[in-house]
Amino acid sequence: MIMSLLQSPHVLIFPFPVQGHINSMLKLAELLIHAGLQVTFLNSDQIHKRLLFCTNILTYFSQYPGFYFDTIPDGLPPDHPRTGDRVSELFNAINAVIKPRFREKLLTSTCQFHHGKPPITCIIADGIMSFTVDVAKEFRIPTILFRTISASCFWAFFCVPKLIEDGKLPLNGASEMDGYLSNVPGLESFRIRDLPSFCRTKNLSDPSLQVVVYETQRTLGAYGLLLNTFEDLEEPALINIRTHIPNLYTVGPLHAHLKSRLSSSSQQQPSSSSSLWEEDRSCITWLDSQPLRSVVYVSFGSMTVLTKDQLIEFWFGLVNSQRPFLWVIRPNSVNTESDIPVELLEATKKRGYMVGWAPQEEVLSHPAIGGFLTHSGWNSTLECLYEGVPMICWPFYADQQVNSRLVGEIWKVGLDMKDTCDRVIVEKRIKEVMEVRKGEFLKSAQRMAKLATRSVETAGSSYGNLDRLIKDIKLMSLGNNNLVQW
Ligand SMILES: O=c1ccn([C@@H]2O[C@H](COP(=O)(O)OP(=O)(O)O[C@H]3O[C@H](CO)[C@@H](O)[C@H](O)[C@H]3O)[C@@H](O)[C@H]2O)c(=O)[nH]1
Ligand SMILES: C[C@H]1CC[C@@H]2C(C(=O)O)=CO[C@@H](O)[C@@H]21
Repeated sequence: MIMSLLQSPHVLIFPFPVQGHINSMLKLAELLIHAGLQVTFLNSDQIHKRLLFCTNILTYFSQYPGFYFDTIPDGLPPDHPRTGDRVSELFNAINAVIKPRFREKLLTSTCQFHHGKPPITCIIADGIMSFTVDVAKEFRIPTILFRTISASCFWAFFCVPKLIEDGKLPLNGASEMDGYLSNVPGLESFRIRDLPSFCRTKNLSDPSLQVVVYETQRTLGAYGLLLNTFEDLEEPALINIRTHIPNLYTVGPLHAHLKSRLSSSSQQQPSSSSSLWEEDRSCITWLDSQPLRSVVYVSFGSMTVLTKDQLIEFWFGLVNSQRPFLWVIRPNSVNTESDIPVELLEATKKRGYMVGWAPQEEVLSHPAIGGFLTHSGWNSTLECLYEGVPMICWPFYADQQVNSRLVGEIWKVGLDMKDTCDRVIVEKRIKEVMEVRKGEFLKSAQRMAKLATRSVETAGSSYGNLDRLIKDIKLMSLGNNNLVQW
């Protein structure tokens, strides 16, 4: 009643423009619109074009009055690969182009009913773009930062200044990689090797390290922090983060949370895909013909680039393991042309299936899947965990080195194969997960899956935290920003 006399809550959601960030932030957007808030989802031009080409996103979201897409240039040429090895170019473009454009955008979006939309009352921006907090403050709009990585990786970034102070970083030589971080609360079971890849530098002025550490510290200036995780999953990191950032919303796994809320409402339609590549659904038909829990699913996400040697080592390892496999090889994800040995091609015809991009959530929930050889991106980790499927982890970069340690050492739902993809080791690890230690991994994976499911059900922690987030956003629109200190 009071609300209708004042401003109706309208949230601007602004993801960093890459697949792994779009996916979780769009799930969050749908959860908020489903709860009756208005939402504008701000994409880069390039991402938006690709979504329009590969998905039915516009038709799907047209069911929600009050949901809007908006776009902004990211400053890179359309054919830039935006892969992990060139992420610093994306950081630079964001500073040079997105930041000033974002300010212009807010100038109009805060106006009363610009293009028929109500003014923005809250911003949920990607935690790697903390400039949004400063710009929004000029317009007196509270900003919640959503960091799309694990709480453990966020905490590791937060601890980098302490690691430098303690002389653990910079790394002096390879021999230090296996030293434990026993003095860092919350990271006692981690080695230097398990820190985010950006920490593997001898140069503390390395721009990528500087960006991630700076962005993490800047979270302190936001209204709150949102993480795609759940309380039972990363308790040690969450306890430590809360000592610095008390207003923390853990609302994940978001893909499962959305499923849970949609299925308990009248809406039965599954959510829209947000893939930036066309999903090849023929792999589901192929999976239908495979025995129960027999297939190794292989995907290295949207930003990994393999060398020819790595490709061949993985391929031999898979073929020699004698298991059926479904492998996503993203277009342009191998950085040289490769002559593939005939024996690999022959074996793949018999036991393998390859696609350029798969409907991954559906693949992971398929009964034929027995294990996931993954790069340990955070979305892939959560999606797999939720399905109770054991993992073999080969982290490529960024937060993935942390996530694979969680899988192998903390949750014990698979094996961490970081820093090697030698064919003999790949074969051995696959056999361990799919055969030798299958029962053990399956048991712990299914236990974690239950916890994940519980967290997004009515009485679960993530469910409760999302309700609190929605309540806080509604209070903001009443101009009550001081209710939570900001
Ligand atoms: O064939 C495929 C392969 C992947 N996916 C989806 O694409 C997403 C991939 O995300 P993620 O597993 O997180 O990996 P990246 O694409 O590499 O994501 C980036 O963003 C993540 C969130 O910040 C980080 O954890 C990663 O390290 C970073 O590389 C997931 O939702 C998958 O379901 C598909 O739909 N089809
Ligand atoms: C593009 C990558 C560099 C930093 C981002 C990130 C983060 O720390 O938020 C983790 O992995 C990648 O998704 C992002």
